[in-house]
Amino acid sequence: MNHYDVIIIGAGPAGVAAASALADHKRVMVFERDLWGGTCPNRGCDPKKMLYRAAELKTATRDMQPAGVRGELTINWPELMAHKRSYTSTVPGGTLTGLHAAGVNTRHGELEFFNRHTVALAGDLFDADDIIIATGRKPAKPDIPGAELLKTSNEFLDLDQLPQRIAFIGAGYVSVELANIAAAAGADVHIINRSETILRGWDERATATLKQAMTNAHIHWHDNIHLESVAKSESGVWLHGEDGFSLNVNAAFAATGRSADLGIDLSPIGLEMTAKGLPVNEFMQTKIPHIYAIGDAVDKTQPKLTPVASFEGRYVAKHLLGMSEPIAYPVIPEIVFGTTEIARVGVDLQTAKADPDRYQVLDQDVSNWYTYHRTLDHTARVATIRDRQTQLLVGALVVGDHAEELINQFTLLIQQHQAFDPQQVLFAYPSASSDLSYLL
Ligand SMILES: Cc1cc2nc3c(=O)[nH]c(=O)nc-3n(C[C@H](O)[C@H](O)[C@H](O)COP(=O)(O)OP(=O)(O)OC[C@H]3O[C@@H](n4cnc5c(N)ncnc54)[C@H](O)[C@@H]3O)c2cc1C
Ligand SMILES: NC(=O)c1ccc[n+]([C@@H]2O[C@H](COP(=O)([O-])OP(=O)(O)OC[C@H]3O[C@@H](n4cnc5c(N)ncnc54)[C@H](O)[C@@H]3O)[C@@H](O)[C@H]2O)c1
Repeated sequence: MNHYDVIIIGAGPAGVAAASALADHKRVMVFERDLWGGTCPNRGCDPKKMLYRAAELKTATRDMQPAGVRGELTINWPELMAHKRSYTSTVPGGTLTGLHAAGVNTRHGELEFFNRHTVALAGDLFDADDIIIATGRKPAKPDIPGAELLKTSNEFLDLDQLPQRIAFIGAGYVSVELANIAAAAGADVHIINRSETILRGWDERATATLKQAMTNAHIHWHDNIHLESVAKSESGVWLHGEDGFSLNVNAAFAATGRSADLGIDLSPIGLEMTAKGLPVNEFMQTKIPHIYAIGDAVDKTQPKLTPVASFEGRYVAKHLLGMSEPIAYPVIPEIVFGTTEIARVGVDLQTAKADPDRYQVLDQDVSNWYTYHRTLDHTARVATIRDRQTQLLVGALVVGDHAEELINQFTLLIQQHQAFDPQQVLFAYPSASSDLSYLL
């Protein structure tokens, strides 16, 4: 029997953050069954945004045509993929080296629970005082005949060649981000959406702007389509839906959400998952107090994002080292890297508009402002929300170029409860941040 203070299952952003924060104080063992580093740097945020860079240039080039920019920008997929791999190929090794340098022990492979303190891997037993489950989520496929023929974001982000005609099933984050990349790189892209809504829960005007931008980029929408089956075709797959819908594509990708199914039998320890993951209390403990869950594997209301996963990893480390306060999340910014960017943080715009006594909303079409006139971005819009009583910023929504820069500025102001005094701060000019005094 090998004894550790803490066993961590899963080496994604959540597990690695916990391991790094514990390494100096506890004897830690991390188990990973696939790629060290987890989804975000291997098959999620980071590779996606490397491919997105080429798509951004394509959109910018198209936008600037009225300003005399000519010529069709073309993307060589194998070379773009090689660029992506020049980063992702370093991730598993780099993560492992980092863990070892910090003094963390690691094992690779499929483990099983032996009892509430012990896991088994390849015939060896490992026990610990505390266990942290940080197993993330994996792509889910719709429950229809032929679903095994569908690929997922994992395969898309590592395609050697870009198929000519592609379908994405679903209209959430993965679909809108990957469809944009595929269309920019020259594929004929179709989105099969079971409603007319995209990115459910986001501001409808913002998602309508994004949807239009995608249509302008020649992405085809098939709204209100209930897919019934997938079948092999000579050149790829047939997608069949209700009311005689059928579409033949070279490859179809399920982007219908992610499943937190651990792939580990939890019955030996008496834990159960909901459809959204493992329930935890305000200390990230499961119903077995020495077994914690963090990151995407948790059933929670917070968005399942990398900074949230890492925050929870650091929190649990502090809790194990003696801190007794419950977890208190900072405000969580979200961003969609689509054909135009949309980002939000804090109080939701719809909530704010419904409560004018409490919130003051400044919702501006900024597409004719210098910053966006310069780049001919017709989608640009910024809404900020202040608390009427304190006059402090409590929420924001940004559409268009520079959304990632502005949303982080707004996040800082909200988190630090800071009043913004344009008389006292100078921003480099011209820049999106130098518009801040007119946005608040
Ligand atoms: C296409 C895509 C794009 C995304 N883009 C963004 C973005 O732009 N910004 C953002 O913030 N978030 C983004 N995300 C979400 C982000 O990737 C996740 O929120 C984040 O990776 C969660 O971290 P985690 O550590 O909880 O889980 P993961 O990163 O999924 O890591 C879990 C690890 O546990 C391992 N594991 C699972 N089961 C076992 C087991 N039984 N034994 C051992 N190991 C196991 C897995 O192999 C994996 O390595 C994206 C996700 C996807 C799919
Ligand atoms: N920029 C980012 O931060 C980013 C990017 C990508 C992924 N992510 C993370 O990954 C998660 C998963 O993204 P996602 O796009 O796979 O999920 P999602 O929940 O965002 O969207 C799923 C989509 O699939 C549809 N759908 C679900 N089941 C279906 C079915 N059976 N048939 C047809 N359509 C169906 C839904 O209506 C929805 O449109 C996100 O929630 C987020 O946590 C974040």
